[in-house]
Amino acid sequence: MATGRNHRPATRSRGIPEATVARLPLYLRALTSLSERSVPTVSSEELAAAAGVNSAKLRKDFSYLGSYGTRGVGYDVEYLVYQISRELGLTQDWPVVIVGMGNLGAALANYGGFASRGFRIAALIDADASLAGKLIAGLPVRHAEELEEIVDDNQVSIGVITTPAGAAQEVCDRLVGAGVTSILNFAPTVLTVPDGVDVRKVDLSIELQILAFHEQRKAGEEFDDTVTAPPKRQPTSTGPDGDLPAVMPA
Ligand SMILES: NC(=O)c1ccc[n+]([C@@H]2O[C@H](COP(=O)([O-])OP(=O)(O)OC[C@H]3O[C@@H](n4cnc5c(N)ncnc54)[C@H](O)[C@@H]3O)[C@@H](O)[C@H]2O)c1
Repeated sequence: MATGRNHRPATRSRGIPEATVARLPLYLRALTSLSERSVPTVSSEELAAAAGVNSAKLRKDFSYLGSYGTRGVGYDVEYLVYQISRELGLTQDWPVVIVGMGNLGAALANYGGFASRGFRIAALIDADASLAGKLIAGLPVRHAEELEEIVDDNQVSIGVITTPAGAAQEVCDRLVGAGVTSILNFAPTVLTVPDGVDVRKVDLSIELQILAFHEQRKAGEEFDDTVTAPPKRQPTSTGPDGDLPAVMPA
């Protein structure tokens, strides 16, 4: 199987909007589940419901892929799985390194879902010499001194950072210097990278804060239902959009 190093997915060159790219994994997950149940075709409405997306948006997204389905029949599940996988670059092997083998790094290494989606964990790396050689998910932890050599030997283009925030930029610089062009950052810090390097940040606490915001609004709506007068706006607690707080609590 070809490795993904030095390969750019077709999505950019063909101008598929980022929002559509972000929904492709949702469609793929729903389609994979249908495929596992040997469902041959699916309507846009069924697939949209399974992916948690509006069906008009789904049809528009698929039109970027050149996939229009057949009226009265729907979309061919296997073909769409192939088409979306190809678009996302998942028909290739993507060697990945995880740097920082503490609680989170070990949990990610033990997650079986990466390999089945084409992400092969090439190495687990940590700066703590006492961890060197320890087996995690069947792989020996390698010392951080070897980072550049590991990236080069394995043609790694994707690096996952699960170090403390204070070490993340230095780890990022070394990964990029060694040839990594995509970083998935779990450390709570903003990374600076040169042009041509993509960074995605995962922060569960931000997701929780957004949920807390919606919970707060739901509670507010319940309260408003109990009063007869129309709810008054509170200009001091709202932002420029009127109904959103100006500042999210940190
Ligand atoms: N994004 C999220 O939702 C989320 C959730 C949990 C934790 N985190 C973050 O993930 C990171 C890891 O959390 P954890 O609980 O696994 O921490 P941890 O302390 O258990 O593990 C961190 C590991 O990084 C290693 N390390 C430190 N400096 C290094 C370097 N320069 N090179 C290589 N390895 C190095 C340490 O030796 C340690 O093994 C933290 O930054 C934490 O804030 C993020």
